[in-house]
Amino acid sequence: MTSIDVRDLTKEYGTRRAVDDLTFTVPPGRVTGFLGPNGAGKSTTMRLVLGLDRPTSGSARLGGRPYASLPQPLRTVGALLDADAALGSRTGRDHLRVLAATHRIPDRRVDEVLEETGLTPAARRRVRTYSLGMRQRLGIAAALLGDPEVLMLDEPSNGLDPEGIVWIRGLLRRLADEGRAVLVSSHLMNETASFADHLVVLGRGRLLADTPMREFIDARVRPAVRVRTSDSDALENALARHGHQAVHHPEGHWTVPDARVDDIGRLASAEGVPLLELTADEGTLEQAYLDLTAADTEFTARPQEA
Ligand SMILES: Nc1ncnc2c1ncn2[C@@H]1O[C@H](COP(=O)(O)OP(=O)(O)OP(=O)(O)O)[C@@H](O)[C@H]1O
Repeated sequence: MTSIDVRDLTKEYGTRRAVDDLTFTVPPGRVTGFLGPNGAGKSTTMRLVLGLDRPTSGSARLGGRPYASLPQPLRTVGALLDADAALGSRTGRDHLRVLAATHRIPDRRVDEVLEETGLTPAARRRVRTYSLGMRQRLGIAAALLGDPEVLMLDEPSNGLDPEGIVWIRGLLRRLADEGRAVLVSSHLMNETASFADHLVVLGRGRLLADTPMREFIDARVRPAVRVRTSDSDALENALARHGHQAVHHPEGHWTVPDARVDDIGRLASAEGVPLLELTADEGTLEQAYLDLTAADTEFTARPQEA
């Protein structure tokens, strides 16, 4: 199976280093989320992998080969970089047929990917009449056309309706389960958390993290337990007796840092504290991501003056 291999990759535009000595691998069989603040270098990296730009130094390879030397590129890698890549005057179907013909892909794939992306009813309409979400689906259809072993999608959820977001989640999962290498950039943390197995995070062109998603969160966000009770004094006293410093929130609930649900549940039961809610507060990808990238965000908004 084919992976994406980025080695010591650097790209400079004039004096600006868009990608700075980047090394990572996107292996088959999992969805890798590609994260980073605006301008971190995600799109530039994808363009370098696709041979749309030349690296200043280093390499980006697909199954060991640079894109330019792939015998049948669309059969190796399918990419969505820009939802507006299709000519507005063509129908969605014709756009895909031209692409199939120029890459020696059988015509039947056109109907298959139209079906897969839910575009069959709109296939004979001109692309200029498509909504953003439909153009996005057409871009995904084009990426799938060659039945490629590697998928690289830049913000695929952009413009999709809720049903489309659920669909893309399932699609990404299936593509990885079929053994393909899938790299997906996104700014939507909840979305990424719902489909990614692994994360590659950039900041100002440099690699900030390359880790399984759960490890990424657990290393940065302390686990806590969220509790609600009808007897705050009893809860606070019981927790304090067992060495826990709980934090009370104005909404009425408490959080117990560095604690496990089982322990707090047993403790409350033993001490006779009535509980209305007891849940694990595991930390979100958004919390972990903001913690990591805080220092690396070029365009951070200044806090508002009171
Ligand atoms: N063709 C170009 N010429 C000059 N500078 C460029 C060019 N393409 C990208 N850059 C610069 O390279 C840096 C990385 O941009 P890139 O688009 O790769 O970031 P990104 O992580 O994809 O950002 P976003 O999340 O906003 O899409 C930015 O500073 C950008 O201005």
